[in-house]
Parts: sequence; C-alpha cells; structure tokens
Amino acid sequence: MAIVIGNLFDEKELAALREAAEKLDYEDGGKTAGRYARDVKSNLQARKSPGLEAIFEQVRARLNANEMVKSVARPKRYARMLLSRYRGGMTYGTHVDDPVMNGHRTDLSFTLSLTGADDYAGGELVMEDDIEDRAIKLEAGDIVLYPTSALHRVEPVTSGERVAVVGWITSWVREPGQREILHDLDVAARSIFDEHGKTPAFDRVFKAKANLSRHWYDS
Ligand SMILES: O=C(O)CCC(=O)C(=O)O
Ligand SMILES: [Fe+2]
Repeated sequence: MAIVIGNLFDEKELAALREAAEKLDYEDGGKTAGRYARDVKSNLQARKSPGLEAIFEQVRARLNANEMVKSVARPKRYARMLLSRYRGGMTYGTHVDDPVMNGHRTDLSFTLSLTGADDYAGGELVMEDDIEDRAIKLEAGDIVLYPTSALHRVEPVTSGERVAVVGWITSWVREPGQREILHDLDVAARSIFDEHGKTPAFDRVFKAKANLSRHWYDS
C-alpha cells in the first residue's frame, strides 16, 4: 500500500533545493542498479559530493520531524538516498529494488519530488499489481512511500524534466501488516485524545500500541 504525504517542503525551500541540485555533477544512474535492473534503467544521478550530502541531510531531517512519516514508516535508518533526473525519454522499467543496501535491509522506498506534475510529461511512478497498475504523479514537495517489496517502474519522461530524491528506509518494524496496525492505533489514540482527552479508553489504546510496539520493534 502506497501513501502520499503532501507539502514536505514549501515553495521557497523547493526553489533552494532545485538550485542546489542544479550545481551538482551527474552520472549514468545504471551504476547503482542491481544486475537485472541495470538493463531497464536510464536516468541521471548526482555524483557523491558535500553538496549532495547537504540535500540528503535536509531531507532526512524533514522526514524525521514529520509525524505522518514517523507513524507510517517508523524509520530506523536511511539505507540509501539518490538524487535522480529524468529527461529526454529517460525511464526506469519494471524492477524490484534491492532488499539490502549498504548492509541495511530496505523496508520502504520513497520518492520525494522536487519538480511538479506540470514540469514534465510522462514520468509517472507506476506500482504494478496482479490486478491493476497504479500510476502516481507527485506535486513538488510531495513524497510517496511504498513497500520495497513491490514491482514498480517510472514511465518515460517525454518532455520537461523530473527531479526527485529517492530513498530506502530500514524500519524499526519490518512487516508491513504490523506497521499498519501500529499506524491505525496511532490514529485511533490521537482521535480519542483530541475529542475526549486522556480518558480510560485512550489509556487502553495507547497501552496496546506501546505493548505491540515492544513486541514488534527490531530491538
Ligand atoms: O523515481 C522514482 O519515483 C522511483 C525510482 C526507482 O524506482 C528507483 O530508483 O529504484
Ligand atoms: Fe525502484
């Protein structure tokens, strides 16, 4: 199940991030793809540099401060981040992301778009499913999080340019179903608290969430 969270960065911040991205050097994205994904990957990725690290640090800080991201993903670590650009027909065909990156398990993948839906044609991120595909086109500053277990692709960008930070999260809770239960309990506890305050019902739901977290957290 994919989830989109809007407006992680405002217009001014996005303009600064795009300007910082413009200054970086780019190389063929095939370099970071696994053996089979390499053949279907055609994009550009920023080379390692202090400027790139500064962008990633800003993204990490914003994700770690976001209540929705925390509740849905429970990030323990960012296994990898990349800054990618697609233009002039670039695409990333159907693939599955590596299960381990830099020695860390990848539980969730994300795309944080620095460009908006009007900046390019094509370029949808498509989640593939046995029954139907689901195409996602983000506005600038939006993020989509999805289980790394899913087959997905990026449609060819036929005009304009698509710039995004993509990344992989190691979650404290590896099972998507368990993360969903903890997120539901977060939502339920918050709504009881907001409507009725710290009632006995709130205490019970919050206690159940705390105790399930203790069962399911990796360490
Ligand atoms: O750019 C995206 O939205 C996803 C890219 C992707 O699938 C990848 O880099 O593995
Ligand atoms: Fe991918």
